[in-house]
Amino acid sequence: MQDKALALIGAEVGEGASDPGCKWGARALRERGLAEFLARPERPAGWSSMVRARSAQSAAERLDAVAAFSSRLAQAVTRALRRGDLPVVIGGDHSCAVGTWSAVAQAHRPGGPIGLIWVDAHLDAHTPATSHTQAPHGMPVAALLGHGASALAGLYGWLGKIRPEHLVIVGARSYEAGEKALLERLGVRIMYMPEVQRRGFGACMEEAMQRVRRATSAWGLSFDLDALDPVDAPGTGTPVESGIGLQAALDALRDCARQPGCAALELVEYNPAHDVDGRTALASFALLDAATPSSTAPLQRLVA
Ligand SMILES: NC(=[NH2+])NCCC[C@H](N)C(=O)O
Ligand SMILES: [Mn+2]
Repeated sequence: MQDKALALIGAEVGEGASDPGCKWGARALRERGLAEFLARPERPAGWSSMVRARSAQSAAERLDAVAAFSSRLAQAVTRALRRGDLPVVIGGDHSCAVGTWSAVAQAHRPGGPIGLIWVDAHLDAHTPATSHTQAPHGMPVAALLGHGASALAGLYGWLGKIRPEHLVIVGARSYEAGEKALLERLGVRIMYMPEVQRRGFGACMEEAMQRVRRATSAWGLSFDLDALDPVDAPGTGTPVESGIGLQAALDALRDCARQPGCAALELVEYNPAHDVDGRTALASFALLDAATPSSTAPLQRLVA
């Protein structure tokens, strides 16, 4: 099997977050050599685009900036999909998920709906009516489900890029009542952190993979680094105690991009200003490396 080339796409957006430092997350990982680290002779990896949001101040401006950014990011993702590459979107704050998954849903629409695994400490399912912060990175899940700000939810002129039964959220441990109520009303499967601790992240991810592949044409993974324990990934703007251990995440993500139907990956919320000894950058490298193996085994690579 020929592996798809990895099209790294930098989502330079921090306007969606209360702390905008993650705007420079993709650039920092690029400068550290992420593409070179992931590239294999038989499976190229390279930066195909860097998309930058315009800066914004007030809540209304920030929502506008994120909406304009989303459609430009969606175009970059669409180009990668058309080339037959695997888009790997590197955030940036989590509002970039609106652009990424709207593009994937639009591209796969003729074949059927897409599934999405959302690994995150948060639910990110606010609408402007329920959000206490008005931060757009707390809203992408609602937008993808077709709720809330129409500037985000209505990309490509249709609502409901992800159906509730095709979405699984894993690792949630910090959320507000309004977003939880929306997801529960819609029947979204949420694996809160106590369940992840009880069953193990690996078992949870296996169930999540099965769910997102059921009756869908493709599926993807959106991984927020704040899902990890802050000890392993301190470099995020909204860290939450008692998260997923890095080793467990690496084990569970191994080979994930080679599972049938995997359409795109996304890794978000790396905030270099908060990193400690490059620990979160290293975690990002390791997670992406685990998730995107090439078909050639390491040993074969050595003797080749
Ligand atoms: N993608 C994230 N880190 N989201 C954090 C959201 C935090 C909080 N629930 C809010 O809406 O402001
Ligand atoms: Mn998030």
